[in-house]
Amino acid sequence: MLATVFDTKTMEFLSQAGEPAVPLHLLVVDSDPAVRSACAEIASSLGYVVESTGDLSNARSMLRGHAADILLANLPYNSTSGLELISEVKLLYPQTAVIAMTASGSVNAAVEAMRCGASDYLTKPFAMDELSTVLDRAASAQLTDNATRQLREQLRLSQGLGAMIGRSGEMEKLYRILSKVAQSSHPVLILGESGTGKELVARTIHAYGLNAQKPFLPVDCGSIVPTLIESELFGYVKGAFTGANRSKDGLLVSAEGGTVFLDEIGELSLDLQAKLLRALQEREVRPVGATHRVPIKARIVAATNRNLAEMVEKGQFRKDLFYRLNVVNLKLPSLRDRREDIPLLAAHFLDRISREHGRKFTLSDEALRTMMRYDWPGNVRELEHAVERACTMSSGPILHLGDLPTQLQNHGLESRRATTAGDDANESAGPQLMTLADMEKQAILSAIRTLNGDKLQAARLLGIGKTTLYRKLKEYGIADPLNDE
Ligand SMILES: Nc1ncnc2c1ncn2[C@@H]1O[C@H](COP(=O)(O)OP(=O)(O)OP(=O)(O)O)[C@@H](O)[C@H]1O
Repeated sequence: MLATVFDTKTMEFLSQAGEPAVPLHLLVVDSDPAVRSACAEIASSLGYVVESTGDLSNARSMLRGHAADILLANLPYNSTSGLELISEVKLLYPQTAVIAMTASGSVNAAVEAMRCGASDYLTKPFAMDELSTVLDRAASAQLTDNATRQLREQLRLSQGLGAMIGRSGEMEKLYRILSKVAQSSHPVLILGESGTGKELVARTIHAYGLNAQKPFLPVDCGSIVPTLIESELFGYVKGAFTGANRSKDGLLVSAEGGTVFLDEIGELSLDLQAKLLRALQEREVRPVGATHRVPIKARIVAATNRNLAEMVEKGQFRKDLFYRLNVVNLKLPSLRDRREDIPLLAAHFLDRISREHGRKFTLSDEALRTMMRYDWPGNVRELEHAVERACTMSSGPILHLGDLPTQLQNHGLESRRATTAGDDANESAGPQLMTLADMEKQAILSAIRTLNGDKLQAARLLGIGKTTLYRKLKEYGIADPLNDE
């Protein structure tokens, strides 16, 4: 039934936005029973859930009971009561779309109605298809607004961009550049330490790009022998070398406008660098053993954890290729430079592992504290492995310091010793006891602060429901967790 009410575009938009196809509620307010029932009948036949009334105070209480998606309100001649209703509705229920019905010739009333917040108007008498057109227009706008609101809310609640997790300032900056870069076809150079997520960024650029439905083809230049890389990238013809029983397209050709991801580009030999440069300049390749050239459309995204500029200085990397690849460069922050993302990433990996194991895991305060202080030389990959190991080692749902990899345990034990030494020094001031309630309050405050005020994430991190978190905040009298002493 909806398909008859909404155009295909709206329906597509809705299904993309994941909006359930629910009928919209329409309230018709007109003192003329004939107009009321005609409008109600037409709108019902179009798939709306319709209520109607001739009385304004009745209309108000109906709106209080269930705010309508669309209000079709008559503007009585010589009375401002209709306009007052419109203003009131727009104030109390801003999401309700208002259509005003005016008597023939009263252009001023229509203008006034629009000024009060009506989005459209109908001049009486109107034909059935006029009513259907304005309702359709209001419904489309209404559903688009709902979907946009929903998407905005999803983005607000999301933990990052696509599969990338992190809400730190560094990551937000990266997302902004990344979403712009994705829309172009220039080469991109991704720089960052090992495990910072370079391949994930490359995949995200591809996924948000114009050719997302085309292939994403990764090549690890660091682990494949040069002769193999050449035939992988450029392809070969039958008989080019022993075992080449048939011709094969290289990745730069078979990407067909998709993305070829050159990982560890710093490891590419000088000879191959020259060949890649020519391919990028001329947008064509010569397969191994061939005399002809083949056009390419692939986008190149390259990554390295080496200092390419320094390699250029030392003559280890071609300057011209460096400039060609470096049109846009994305420098990924190391994990120790965005520590505030650690709880979010840990929660994300815990979530995944809990789902895979069918058991729920949570980090103990001490384990999380240690993770926050540790320097993570292997960055996100090391964190992911640490969480995986802890889940395997743990005997219960709570992951303790002892479940973490040795280097983290050592780090944690050092911090513990430092704290104990500090406590010993304070011993003369008498033992400092903390009640369980105090500890719980501190854990809640620290989770919310670590996550920059994101209570939903904090609840997940603490392993409690959102409602429980709100109840506890109330119990402890914490109105503003970011500023509570
Ligand atoms: N921001 C992130 N959010 C979620 N997972 C991430 C993030 N960054 C990295 N990862 C995960 O960490 C692991 C390592 O990421 P990736 O392989 O992309 O790093 P890399 O920088 O390409 O590493 P290397 O230089 O060693 O090839 C992957 O499992 C990836 O999914």
